[in-house]
Amino acid sequence: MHLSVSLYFQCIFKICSVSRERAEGGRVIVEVDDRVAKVRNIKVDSRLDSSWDSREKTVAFSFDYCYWSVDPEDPKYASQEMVFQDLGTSVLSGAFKGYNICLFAYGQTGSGKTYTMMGTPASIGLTPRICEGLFSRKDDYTDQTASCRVKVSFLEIYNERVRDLLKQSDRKKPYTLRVREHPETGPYVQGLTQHLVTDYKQVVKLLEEGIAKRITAATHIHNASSRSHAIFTIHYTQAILENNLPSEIASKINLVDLAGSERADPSYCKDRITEGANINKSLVTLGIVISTLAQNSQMFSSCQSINSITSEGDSSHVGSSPSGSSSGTRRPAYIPYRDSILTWLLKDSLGGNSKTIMIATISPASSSYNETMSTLRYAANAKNIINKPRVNEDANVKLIRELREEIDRLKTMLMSFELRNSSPSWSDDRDGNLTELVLQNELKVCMIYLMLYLLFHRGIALLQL
Ligand SMILES: Nc1ncnc2c1ncn2[C@@H]1O[C@H](COP(=O)(O)OP(=O)(O)OP(=O)(O)O)[C@@H](O)[C@H]1O
Repeated sequence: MHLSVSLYFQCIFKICSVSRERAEGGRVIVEVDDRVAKVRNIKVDSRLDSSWDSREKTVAFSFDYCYWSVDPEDPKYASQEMVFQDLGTSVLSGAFKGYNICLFAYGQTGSGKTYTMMGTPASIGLTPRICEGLFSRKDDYTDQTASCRVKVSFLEIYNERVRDLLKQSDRKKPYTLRVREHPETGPYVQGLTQHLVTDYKQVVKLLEEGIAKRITAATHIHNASSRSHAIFTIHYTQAILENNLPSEIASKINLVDLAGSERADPSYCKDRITEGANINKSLVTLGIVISTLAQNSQMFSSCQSINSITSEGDSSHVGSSPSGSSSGTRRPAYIPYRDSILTWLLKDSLGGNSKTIMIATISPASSSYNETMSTLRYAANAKNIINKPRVNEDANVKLIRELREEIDRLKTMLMSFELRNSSPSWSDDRDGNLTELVLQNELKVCMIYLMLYLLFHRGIALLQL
């Protein structure tokens, strides 16, 4: 089975607790073979001679990682530590380099999303482990750090409204936070509190506070089911010295525990049905956003390969894009981020400046066959997304680099004029102009250096507050 790994959008597959199905005598229909998950198609009866039935008996899906996390006695068992070693450390190294990161868990209700993202007191999950890693930073990630600042926020989206999980809410008006969009930095929640933390214990306290406030309710499948999507955000800023130049790099880490996907059940009370409808609405929108992004990414990569072929001189391939239309006439499809609060807030994480990891959780029991197949198709779609993360570097440092490049360019031009010197009167004029430009740029660089030096020392003082 060919393993396809998408750029900066990793898909992870995790099979979690099976206790309920075991109690009901359910059959296990999923198995993991390295990075491939195989699901037995229960619609094809394996006992009969089904040569007349063309459907596959097993359906295989490949992922970046597959974990079997059902029974701790099993030799294949993937512990929380193992999952952290694979995923958590890559989140940390990305954050230390200044990338935005998003890690989100998607799956059927009761399939282990909260267990994976938050964990239990006896077996802590990815979110607290990642926070611990930020504070016990090892030198092997990078050795240029001067100082860093960590701020966290924690929100939930319940019935399409945003609530701050780290703020005492007014009981009469608890869901009043609005989502807005900044033209450069993207969507944000107006009025969401950010908490400066200086050690791991402070993060754990805030995490516990937020988790306790999150809305849960009993469903048929899970008696403490999360009824909201929770987003824990870490703003990690580092003041660094890059080539003796003071700079700042900032990373935003979104750790998302989604509410469980579940089929509507008319026997639930009105509140539960409304919740379910809103959960499904945002998960359906997420699915549409993911598949549109995947389509656009595929179109982009096929256009790129066409361009590279044509630039190599093989014009016979022009216009041979998958749909048969010319690459020049195809436009990326519209992505309906704003159709749900969840997709709007995760806009950059899903299709922009972010390294994103989706963890798809399932139960391996036959009773969950439909939900399992739907989760796997969802994740298989997400695998085709190509994001474009970039290091969030300081704008002043970028400006200095550009000015330096400009100075080098002008100096080279100056030298070539001096060498040629064919028409003295004309070249003297140009020479004078170029020398003036070089001097002006050098002066600008000196001033920015001075400004940065002052800012940096003020910044360090602020970071240490
Ligand atoms: N790998 C695992 N090992 C041990 N216990 C697990 C594992 N996965 C899940 N559980 C347990 O199963 C129960 C359901 O898991 P969890 O709350 O994580 O599900 P969920 O997907 O977040 O559900 P929902 O969407 O309804 O909130 C919890 O009691 C959890 O501790």
